[in-house]
Amino acid sequence: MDFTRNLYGTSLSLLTDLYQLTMAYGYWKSGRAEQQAVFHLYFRKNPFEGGYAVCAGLEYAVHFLRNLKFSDNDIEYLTSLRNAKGDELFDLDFIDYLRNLRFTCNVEAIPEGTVVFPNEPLIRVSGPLLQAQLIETPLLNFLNFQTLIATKAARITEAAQGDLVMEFGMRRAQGVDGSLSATRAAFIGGVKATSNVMAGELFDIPVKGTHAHSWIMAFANEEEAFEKYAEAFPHDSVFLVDTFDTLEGVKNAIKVARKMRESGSELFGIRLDSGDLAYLSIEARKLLDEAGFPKVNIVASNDLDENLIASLKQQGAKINSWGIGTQLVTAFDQPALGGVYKLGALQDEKGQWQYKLKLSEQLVKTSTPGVQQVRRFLDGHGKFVADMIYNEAENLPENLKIVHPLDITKQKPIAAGTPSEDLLQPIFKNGQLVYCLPALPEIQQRTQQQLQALDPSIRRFLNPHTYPVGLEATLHQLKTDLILKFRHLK
Ligand SMILES: Nc1ncnc2c1ncn2[C@@H]1O[C@H](COP(=O)(O)OP(=O)(O)OP(=O)(O)O)[C@@H](O)[C@H]1O
Ligand SMILES: O=P(O)(O)OC[C@H]1O[C@H](OP(=O)(O)OP(=O)(O)O)[C@H](O)[C@@H]1O
Ligand SMILES: O=C(O)c1cccnc1
Repeated sequence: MDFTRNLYGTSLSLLTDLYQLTMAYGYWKSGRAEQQAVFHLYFRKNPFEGGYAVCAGLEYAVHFLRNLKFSDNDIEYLTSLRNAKGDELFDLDFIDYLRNLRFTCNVEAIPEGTVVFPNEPLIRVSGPLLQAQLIETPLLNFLNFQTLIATKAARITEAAQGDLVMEFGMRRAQGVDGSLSATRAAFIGGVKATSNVMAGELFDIPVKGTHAHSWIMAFANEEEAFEKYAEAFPHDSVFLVDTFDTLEGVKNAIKVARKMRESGSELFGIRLDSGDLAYLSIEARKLLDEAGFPKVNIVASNDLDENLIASLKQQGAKINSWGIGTQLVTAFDQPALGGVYKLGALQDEKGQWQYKLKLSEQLVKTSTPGVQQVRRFLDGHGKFVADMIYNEAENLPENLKIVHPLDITKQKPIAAGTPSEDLLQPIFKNGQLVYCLPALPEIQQRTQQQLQALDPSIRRFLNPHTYPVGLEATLHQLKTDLILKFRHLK
């Protein structure tokens, strides 16, 4: 389903920074609009001090690009803009150009749910300079946020070791789409259900939940509150037991669970939302087991993240379901992924690629030239061993070698015949969608398979190993030559 259209009406084409439109105007005015260009979207550092990221957000990008067309309303607004002198900001001829603009670029992208690393192009856009530039900001908006949240979710579900993880974050999320797209990305990362009903409807994600403290407070006592909830939901009740005293709450839950059993239903679970979750879950488990309720689930919530879950597991907590809100949907410890979109090449009048590079004092911020593709090498068991960024516009040498992007002394030869796959897949050809969007559960499954192919030393939270990603040696040389040229050293 095209949820962007469903949510925001017919056009998201103004969802961009003004400077994309002023540059577009400038390119149009100077006759450069149609010059062929290649841009790459990539990030420079794994989020959360981790060893990997999980790519997400492509489906939003696809819907956005498919619908890229300035509507009458968009045109009216752009016509109304004024420059500092009070005149129209854009020529009416340019406004007409925008009115008739149709997306004609080629887009290649790494499928959602793929494990990705710094410097790898997640999306490559090639086509008319004006168009390829115009879409920078929305692409970054979709990919940066959803990749960040999918990665956080992957970490949280890894810590939960197969337990059910539910996303409870809407109330603390950054606005409307900050909750909806976070829920989608959390599902990609491994979360199995959400409390967010609109996300359930839009993305077909299972919806689940318990009840709030106010439910207990609305009745004369806790036991009556549990009873009434069980009457309404005899098969799905999860009682929140910590409103007054957690272990007394568990005892009340057991009383009601006994009555439920007499009338033919079973209590589904209890939820702990405060106090020492390790101690309380162990004690609650004992009480439930002794009373003959070994199957009653114990759900925990309260500002949890992957580190707290790992710690609770280590403490022997008897929690088997996790409700995770704030820390997940806001990516609390790192609220943004610093993905960027950089020009890699421009075609000259003869149709030759001119490679482009942005210099920086910091080598990490110096962009990579070329028409980039990512090749992932695998061992005999399908485990990932190294990724190579290479320039698709030039022939590859026979003997492949990857060079660390920031340290030329770190080099890795790739043995001939090493199994490999190229990660960037065709998405649009000349503006036509050629990619079949996978269903969300398929993307979630892909994430799990990808994570299994990654060495645990790269997945661990504390000081993870660095997965080898390098520039193919001739691309590294091209980049070095350009740096030297721009520094007037060559
Ligand atoms: N055994 C534990 N080990 C480490 N952290 C824990 C443990 N139990 C709970 N926590 C975490 O400690 C933090 C503080 O929890 P605590 O219940 O003491 O305070 P609170 O959130 O202010 O309580 P309340 O919700 O009653 O206001 C929460 O993030 C919680 O998840
Ligand atoms: O803690 P999170 O991971 O964000 O999960 C969502 C939280 O939302 C609810 O709390 P509520 O809004 O009632 O606030 P409170 O429990 O902090 O008082 C629920 O009881 C969780 O604690
Ligand atoms: O269903 C729940 O238990 C829930 C939903 C949202 C936030 N906190 C808890």
